Amino acid sequence: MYVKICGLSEPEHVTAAVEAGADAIGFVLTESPRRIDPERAAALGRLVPGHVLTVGVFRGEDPATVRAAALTAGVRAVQLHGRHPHADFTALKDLGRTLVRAVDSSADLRCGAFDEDLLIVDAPRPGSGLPWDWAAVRGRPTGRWMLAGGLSPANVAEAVAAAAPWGVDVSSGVEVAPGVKDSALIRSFVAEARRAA
Ligand SMILES: O=C(O)c1ccccc1N[C@@H]1O[C@H](COP(=O)(O)O)[C@@H](O)[C@H]1O
Repeated sequence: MYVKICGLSEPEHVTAAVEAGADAIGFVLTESPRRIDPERAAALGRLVPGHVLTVGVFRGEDPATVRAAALTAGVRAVQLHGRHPHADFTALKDLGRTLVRAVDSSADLRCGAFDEDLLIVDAPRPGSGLPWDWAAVRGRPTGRWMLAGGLSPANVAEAVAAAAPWGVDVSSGVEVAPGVKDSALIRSFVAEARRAA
């Protein structure tokens, strides 16, 4: 089970996620309580070993803005949330980063349909922390796809059993307040996700 921990902003939480065995770490570079600037993401990214994917998270920005922020942040992947057109992914292909398309369950759920490398199927309101009907997507996405939206250490096993994803992605569920991560919750989430696989 591939595990991504998103919305990190403090060195201790980056280190906790890496040491817990997360496969990917997300830095939110768009409007959010978890937003950090690309320079801070670059500093945090220097704490991350090469086998862990660093992901810059965007929503609605144009490709030129995404490109500039991703280069400053030094992230190895770019995650576009919401209904970005196929052309946005095409425009970012030459960046040489892993492209991640994050959508709700009403979108095209074929990983690769927009030339992306990874797909995330999220709740209708990304970053809200609200669980949704995970079972409704079971069998619909194809390829390498992660389930997101309202996951936590307490429910990730149930979510994995319901939707049978390739990976899981969490933000709010490892926080003690909006935007405030907790190292123990991060460790617990990674352990529970791995146990569920
Ligand atoms: O985390 C945010 O604040 C955020 C803001 C804008 C776009 C995406 C965002 N996060 C993504 O939301 C899901 C996790 O949601 P949850 O908080 O665990 O319910 C994940 O894909 C994050 O990358």
